[in-house]
Amino acid sequence: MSLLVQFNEVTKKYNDQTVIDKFSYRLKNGEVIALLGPSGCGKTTILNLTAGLTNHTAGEIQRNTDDIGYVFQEPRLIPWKTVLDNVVFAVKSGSKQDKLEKAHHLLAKVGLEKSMKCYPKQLSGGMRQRVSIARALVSNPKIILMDEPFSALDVSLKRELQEDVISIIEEKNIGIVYVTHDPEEAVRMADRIIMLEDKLCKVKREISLERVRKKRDHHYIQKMKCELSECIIGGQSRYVETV
Ligand SMILES: Nc1ncnc2c1ncn2[C@@H]1O[C@H](COP(=O)(O)OP(=O)(O)OP(=O)(O)O)[C@@H](O)[C@H]1O
Repeated sequence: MSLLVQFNEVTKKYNDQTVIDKFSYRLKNGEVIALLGPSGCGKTTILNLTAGLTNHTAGEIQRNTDDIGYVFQEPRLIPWKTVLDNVVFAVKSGSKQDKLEKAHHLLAKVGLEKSMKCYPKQLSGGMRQRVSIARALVSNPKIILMDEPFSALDVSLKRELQEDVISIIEEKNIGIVYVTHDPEEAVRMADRIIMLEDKLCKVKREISLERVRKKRDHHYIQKMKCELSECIIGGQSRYVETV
């Protein structure tokens, strides 16, 4: 597996306020990392630093690709373009026909084949989020950053889309950094979960999960989910490596 991103003791300040203090992590291709932590602890800031959307104040960020897709917390669609055109717009290369085919394929994958001609304002929050996911995936990025991508979806659609995203990840071998507040979602989606303290993005606990077992083993998922929930509630600080 090759290295996509590495943070070495990265610090981020907004004005004089430190929001991230000496945070380190690395992402390889084919790996899904979930960032789990309380509101305001700095998860989105880590994504923005990873994407290069904001500058760090100290430490070192090594980014081996600029080919990055981002699913923002609030979908940022172009209001005057249709759903289809919003996705086509993100395809970087190929003929017009190729671009259309790729966009159709992804929109069908996220269950929006009937809404391709709609404009963003005609969609529900969950539908807009699905367009955003299709748009991030369509350009075949090497890294995808997802900021609570399923928070606006109902439970069954959430589960369906999680499965779709997992199959796309496995097919394309991309690296994903994924922000969520939901322990079960973190367990289902991630190979590695980084749990953060409520301030400064200090790592509270890091867990590696067994991807193969997760596929079939419902008890394993529930066990890991309970462990995570306990850690969130108990506020214990310990490191467990389960692989
Ligand atoms: N552009 C900015 N200017 C000043 N402060 C900011 C800016 N962006 C974020 N912050 C501050 O940085 C801290 C971390 O914010 P961030 O959005 O990264 O947290 P988060 O963990 O993603 O929160 P949530 O789970 O609620 O989305 C917060 O205190 C926030 O107010």
